[in-house]
Amino acid sequence: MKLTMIGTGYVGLVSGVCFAELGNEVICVDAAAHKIDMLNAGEVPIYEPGLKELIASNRAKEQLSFTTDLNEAVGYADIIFIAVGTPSLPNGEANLSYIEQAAADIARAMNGHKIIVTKSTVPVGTNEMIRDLISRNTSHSFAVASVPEFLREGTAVQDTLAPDRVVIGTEDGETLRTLVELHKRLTHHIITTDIRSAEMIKYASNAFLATKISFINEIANICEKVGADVTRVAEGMGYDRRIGSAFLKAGIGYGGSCFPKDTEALIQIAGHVDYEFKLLKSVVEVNNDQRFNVIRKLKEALGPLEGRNIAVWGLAFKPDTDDVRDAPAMDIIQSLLAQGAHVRAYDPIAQANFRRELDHPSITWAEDAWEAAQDSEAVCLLTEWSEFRLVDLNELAAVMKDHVLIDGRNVFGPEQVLLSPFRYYSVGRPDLTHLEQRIAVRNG
Ligand SMILES: NC(=O)c1ccc[n+]([C@@H]2O[C@H](COP(=O)([O-])OP(=O)(O)OC[C@H]3O[C@@H](n4cnc5c(N)ncnc54)[C@H](O)[C@@H]3O)[C@@H](O)[C@H]2O)c1
Ligand SMILES: O=c1ccn([C@@H]2O[C@H](COP(=O)(O)OP(=O)(O)O[C@H]3O[C@H](CO)[C@@H](O)[C@H](O)[C@H]3O)[C@@H](O)[C@H]2O)c(=O)[nH]1
Repeated sequence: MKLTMIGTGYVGLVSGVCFAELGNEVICVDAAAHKIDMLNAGEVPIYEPGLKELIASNRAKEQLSFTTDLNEAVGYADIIFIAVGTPSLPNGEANLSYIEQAAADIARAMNGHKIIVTKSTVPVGTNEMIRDLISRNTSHSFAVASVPEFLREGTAVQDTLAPDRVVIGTEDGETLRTLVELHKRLTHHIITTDIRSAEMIKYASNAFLATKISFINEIANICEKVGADVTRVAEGMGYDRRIGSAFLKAGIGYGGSCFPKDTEALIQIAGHVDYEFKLLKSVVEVNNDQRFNVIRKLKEALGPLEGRNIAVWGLAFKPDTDDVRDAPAMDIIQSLLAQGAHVRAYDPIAQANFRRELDHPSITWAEDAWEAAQDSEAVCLLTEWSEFRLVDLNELAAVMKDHVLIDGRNVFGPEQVLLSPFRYYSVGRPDLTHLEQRIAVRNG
């Protein structure tokens, strides 16, 4: 099939490339000329494992091309996907201005019947708004559909080529048949529904996953006080198939471009119909506080942070991405700076993006994890990049001035910590800070 993807961000680029990989002919269009220039030069504007190779092979097969010319792109295809951003407005609602712009642009460029599919995460009712907006601006026939995207950054290619399910919301029978045909090679789990339910499935899924994370983080906070180990608790819970083991990793809370904005947006969607989503409000509140446990633990270990050298390992909101949108590291580093600490920051991939968002004379940007740790009094591990797991803690201690390790992602095990000189703080696990407890753990 001939497809157009509007927006070449994390969703549009990955989806467009994967549809090309399946044998479709795809044009990706973006308003940002620098992104299209990069793509046409064989470079990739985002870091996503496996993507660069797929782009190269599909461009070579002439299945995939990139343009800023929306007229050309819309004229070319029968199916137009909208994959532009829907960031938060200051009040938490989704900002639909990019969606409106894309819809208006599509309407003006239409040259015949089109299927217009929204992949962006949009509040319930948005596809109806898109339909109204387009019908006011074109005389051509068209149908709309909501096909929300569930990929995760860092595993976006595999999530797109082998999704758990595809949700197709449309009220038009012919459109449904075409979209099922397009997606049927990806999964047997194709859920067909009305548009409003499809829009809601996306928000409900993200809100539920966010709830799991805040839930386990609160269990972790209690574990710390009662001397239980949240990793064992999560394991024991996860074997119950009704609960499942996924998304029960305690840590410093969720970040990224989706959970924070989509939970806030769903609270607003509910509010607009006079419903107070109390549970989700608490999920957000718990999450907003969880990241500051890093600061509390640092202060417990070091006292006032003024003048201290603190290494921060990991700036991306999760490993295997360069995305720093709503990364917990942003709030944590700002708090460290506000308290007069010197920050030595390192991330293997996301450092340049982070630095563009937050730079400060008291931040030293390190070339590697060791340079960040050099002469520091504490290391705070905020993103579980695999290279951090390989660090020998005794070698790490040797380059540091003092030996505090705040492990925000439970990367290190007691056996590594016990044989090191670190005062070690993790999330929801027994305190290994004091010697008596260390000996007790070591003895069994
Ligand atoms: N990032 C994810 O992991 C993810 C996963 C599932 C769903 N989503 C949802 O998908 C949508 C896109 O997210 P993203 O992370 O890919 O966003 P993004 O910010 O990375 O990319 C959006 C792109 O759209 C382009 N754009 C905006 N308006 C345009 C227009 N009128 N014409 C052409 N291009 C235009 C921008 O220049 C940008 O390159 C959002 O609604 C998001 O909530 C994101
Ligand atoms: O057990 C867990 C799992 C995740 N996280 C954190 O949760 C955030 C989000 O992680 P993840 O869901 O893996 O990444 P995203 O790329 O944000 O993907 C989410 O958001 C996307 C955008 O809507 C959806 O498409 C995906 O299905 C949904 O998983 C990150 O900060 C993780 O560190 C935890 O703290 N504990």
